[in-house]
Amino acid sequence: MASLEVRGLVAGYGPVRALRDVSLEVPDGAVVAVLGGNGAGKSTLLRAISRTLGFHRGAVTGGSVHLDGRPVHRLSAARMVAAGVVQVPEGRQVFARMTVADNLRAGALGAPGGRREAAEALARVHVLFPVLAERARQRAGLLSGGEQQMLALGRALMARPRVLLLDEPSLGLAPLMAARIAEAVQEINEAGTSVLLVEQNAALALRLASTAYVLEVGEVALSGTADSLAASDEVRRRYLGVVDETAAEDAGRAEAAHPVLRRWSA
Ligand SMILES: Nc1ncnc2c1ncn2[C@@H]1O[C@H](COP(=O)(O)OP(=O)(O)OP(=O)(O)O)[C@@H](O)[C@H]1O
Repeated sequence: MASLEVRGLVAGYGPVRALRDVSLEVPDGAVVAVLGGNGAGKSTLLRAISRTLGFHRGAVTGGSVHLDGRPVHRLSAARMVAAGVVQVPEGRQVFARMTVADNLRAGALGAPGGRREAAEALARVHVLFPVLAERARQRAGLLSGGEQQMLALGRALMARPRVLLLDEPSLGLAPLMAARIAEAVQEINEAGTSVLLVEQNAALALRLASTAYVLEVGEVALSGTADSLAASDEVRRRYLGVVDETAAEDAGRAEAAHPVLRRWSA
């Protein structure tokens, strides 16, 4: 396991400033969640950490990232993987024309260790996701969305990460499949990998994480333990879809007193 420390990260795309001054910590062995709406900067944050922002025509212009106290913010993307920080990008992005087995093999490229370590990693991936062993010779593009997410996770695990960066692993999945993926993330963490999890599904993220940060327009607006954030009115209203009871009562009273209001919702 490893700890990751992000300090004062500033990043953007040309004139677009996507991260303003973001600091966060992933303690050794923790699952840390980053919540936020569309465009808040969540994917940019992971890309900035994994050093892949350049592939999206973006750049980090300030701040630092330390892995176990060692500065890693000047490494190349490939060296970041070798150092143990591996990202699963949003939208899975498996190699659709390649077989499941070849996708997994590709994940081991650039990882430390030799054949024996890769074989052990593959065995672990197959225990975690037996379907990837059953479908080893099938083209990845033929897998269901949930299975592709398993493959994307499995491919990242082939690099034997110490810190896993997950970008919206539940996106577009049916609730049962999202729950299965969440379970897998928990198992991966329990087996010794720290996790930084970006999610729009705040309920799922707060169940998995010990601490969480809320990003708003490129800045950390709130942070705390997952329990305290799950209990906060603002998070409940904005990210957990819980209706503010007082506001709902007020609306009900207003509707009764001014029936014309009802026409708007008719
Ligand atoms: N490749 C890009 N080129 C230019 N601007 C970009 C690019 N990617 C993201 N942005 C902009 O940077 C800001 C942050 O986007 P980012 O994708 O990091 O947000 P997000 O929180 O991950 O959102 P979502 O949940 O919608 O993926 C937004 O204003 C977005 O429009």
